[in-house]
Amino acid sequence: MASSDSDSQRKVLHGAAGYILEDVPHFNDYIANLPTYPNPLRSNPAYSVVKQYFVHMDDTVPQKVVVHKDTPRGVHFRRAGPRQKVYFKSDDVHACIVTCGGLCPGLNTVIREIVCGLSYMYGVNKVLGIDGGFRGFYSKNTINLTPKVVNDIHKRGGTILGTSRGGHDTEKIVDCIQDRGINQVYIIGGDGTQKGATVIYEEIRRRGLKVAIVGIPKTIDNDIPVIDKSFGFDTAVEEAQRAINAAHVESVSFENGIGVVKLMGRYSGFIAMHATLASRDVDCCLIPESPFYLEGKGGLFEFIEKRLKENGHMVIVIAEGAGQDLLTESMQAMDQKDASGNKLLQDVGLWISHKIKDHFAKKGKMAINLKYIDPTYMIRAIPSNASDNVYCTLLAQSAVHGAMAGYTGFTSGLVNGRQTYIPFYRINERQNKVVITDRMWARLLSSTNQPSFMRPKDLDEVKGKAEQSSTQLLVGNNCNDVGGTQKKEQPPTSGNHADNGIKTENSI
Ligand SMILES: Nc1ncnc2c1ncn2[C@@H]1O[C@H](COP(=O)(O)OP(=O)(O)O)[C@@H](O)[C@H]1O
Ligand SMILES: O=P(O)(O)OC[C@H]1O[C@](O)(COP(=O)(O)O)[C@@H](O)[C@@H]1O
Ligand SMILES: [Mg+2]
Repeated sequence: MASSDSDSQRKVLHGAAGYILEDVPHFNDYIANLPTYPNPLRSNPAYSVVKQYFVHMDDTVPQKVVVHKDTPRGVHFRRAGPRQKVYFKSDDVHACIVTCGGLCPGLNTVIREIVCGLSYMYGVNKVLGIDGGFRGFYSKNTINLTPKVVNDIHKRGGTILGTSRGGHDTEKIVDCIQDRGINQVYIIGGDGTQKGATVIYEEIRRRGLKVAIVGIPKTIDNDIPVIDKSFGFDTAVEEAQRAINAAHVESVSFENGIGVVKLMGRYSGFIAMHATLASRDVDCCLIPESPFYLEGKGGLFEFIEKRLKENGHMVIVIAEGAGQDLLTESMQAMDQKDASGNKLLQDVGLWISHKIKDHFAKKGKMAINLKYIDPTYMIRAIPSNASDNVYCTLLAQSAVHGAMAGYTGFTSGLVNGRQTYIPFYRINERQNKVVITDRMWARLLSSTNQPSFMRPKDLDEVKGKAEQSSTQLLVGNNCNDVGGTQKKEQPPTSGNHADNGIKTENSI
């Protein structure tokens, strides 16, 4: 993102022993003399018995929990939860909810829990659903959301509100918010959506409106940084097991059987990595962060031949963004984008299946039986599992508490197992990627026993970047570069060897 108003409005507080709080904006930052009210939860029988129910104003959560004896305390985020005082009277709240981007298990649970949280905890009755993503603000009718309407929606996949890509028109969206008298906006979506939420927040602030803009991170790819993981991710990994099992059954039932499974992951291979680690039936996992090649010594074909000779069958899991550089080399480059500006990827699963078949069709090679399974939309269209449902509930309730307490311009997110409020700029600054020099990828390699498929020059490059980035991380830990000069993300270059995902933080 280009430098914006919020860059100069970052709230970074420094404390003793290198403590840093990357705080989120509050109405008080740009509106003077706002009245406050006692939190209605004080007299709620469910909460009044809870000891220390209200979050202390000094409670913060560290971004890094692994520390050394002499390292500074580092970056912290504001702990989420209810505050003693709120900035809205229940009757004055007019909230709305919008879902944007691709589907993800748990969207309906988040919608349900925002509506129920506002109603049951804060006595708020005016909640609107925006139909069909950002463009729904100015081009569609709204839906009245009550606890009754949303009662059992968590049992359904998708989003009852509908979603879309593109259509983000900041002026029109903020005009609509203003015209309708909406004062809390809950925006559920991925990296693109959170950027959209940021510009809405900036325009709201520019107009001096008392409107809370709250993001709830949604991404099946787990590509949002800072947070431990995104909701729906566990459900997706679980569902992917069914496709991997099917590929395994097919492959063991035929001589030299090969099962190829494509999983989602545009720039981040988390689903493929975790589905592989969970399954134990996968012989080879290919992700966008780890370059590979097909022909010659140490290449994929050599490994397939070896595995088939050893075991007589094999399963390959490939993330949709893996090997895109190879595809563009061998196919005519397509530079198409979706309505949000995301690059449209070519079907790597189909491509690799053809390549493997062509290779083994050559004279003197063994005959193979290859089955290609593409469950990508199946794994994101299902309802969330039990643990994701709990996670969605916490995210939604935290978002509601934050908005009621007058915070704005933040994303509700789990950091080291605690609910926090994260400033938008931290969410937007980079994509979360699998770090292939980290232990998790090493665990995967040792579980599948696959080679790293890296040419010596790729390996040197990756190692070099890892060393460089660990130095950068140390600088980041010392926090000399937070609060103003932290590097902005480069445009994604999927499959590019120079973009091996070395600089990320959360690896689940
Ligand atoms: N840089 C941006 N500024 C404003 N709006 C954006 C930006 N990037 C994406 N959006 C909007 O956010 C919405 C969702 O983005 P998209 O990339 O499709 O999905 P996701 O949020 O899941 O990553 C779309 O309506 C898109 O127009
Ligand atoms: O075909 P669609 O609906 O554009 O979705 C495909 C994309 O959506 C995703 O599932 C998730 O992307 P977002 O969360 O950024 O929307 C990607 O893995 C995939 O490339
Ligand atoms: Mg996205």
